[in-house]
Amino acid sequence: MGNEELATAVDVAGLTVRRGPHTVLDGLDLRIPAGRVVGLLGPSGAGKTTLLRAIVGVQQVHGGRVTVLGRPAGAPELRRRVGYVTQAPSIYTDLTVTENLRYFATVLRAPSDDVDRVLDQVDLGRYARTRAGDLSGGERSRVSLAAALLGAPELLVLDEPTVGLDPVLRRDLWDLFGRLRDDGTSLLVSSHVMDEASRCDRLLLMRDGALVADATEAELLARTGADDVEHAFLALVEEGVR
Ligand SMILES: Nc1ncnc2c1ncn2[C@@H]1O[C@H](COP(=O)(O)OP(=O)(O)OP(=O)(O)O)[C@@H](O)[C@H]1O
Repeated sequence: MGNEELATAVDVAGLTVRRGPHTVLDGLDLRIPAGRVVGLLGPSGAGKTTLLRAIVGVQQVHGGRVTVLGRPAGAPELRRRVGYVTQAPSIYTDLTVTENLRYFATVLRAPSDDVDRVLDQVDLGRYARTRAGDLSGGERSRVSLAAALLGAPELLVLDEPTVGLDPVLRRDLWDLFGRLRDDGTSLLVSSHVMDEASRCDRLLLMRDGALVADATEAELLARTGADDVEHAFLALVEEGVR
């Protein structure tokens, strides 16, 4: 799938981020095409969350530029155009699922009938009146995802959305990401599970705060001669240290 002809959702140039004593990202450059599911893959500690935080504008940065949908990351007008789901579900456990979503819809000034639409999208309709605190971890993350879908943002930034989900729910979620992409949404999805690569249109492989590859799965496999992305990643890392 070509990259060049697509509009740009996110442009990162020379991004440097320090967290505590560590320089987590050191002059990172990358471009995320619009209208695609882009997987941000890399081992724990690679800097995925830090990059996502910089893209949604909640990370203090020490150098470089992050442009999102043509605006500087964090610009107030991006609040409704970008949906972000953190690793830990950020919902009110003492409210029902519907109450949570109504609250977030009000904050985002999303239409009130959006609550039913997003509940349906994440297949949580039957839990509409359940207190969020009584849901399983996977169900809570889907409520967080539903909240991010309110107002139909143009870009969805999802930090490890499939962690802790059973294989059926993981498949359903990836199917949903595909449908959102088909409707024109841009998605950036992080994961440390390399086998999720096959569900992405493009892959950004990260290690130690640097980009190891920016390619499609097919390009990666062809370039390295590996059978799967995990082995392709290892081959690229070894190539880099040689
Ligand atoms: N609040 C913080 N203060 C200092 N260092 C931090 C902080 N948060 C993260 N780091 C460091 O930044 C580096 C990158 O962390 P980050 O969370 O971005 O990685 P990640 O790829 O998202 O990992 P994971 O998959 O485990 O979430 C790690 O070395 C981590 O120890």
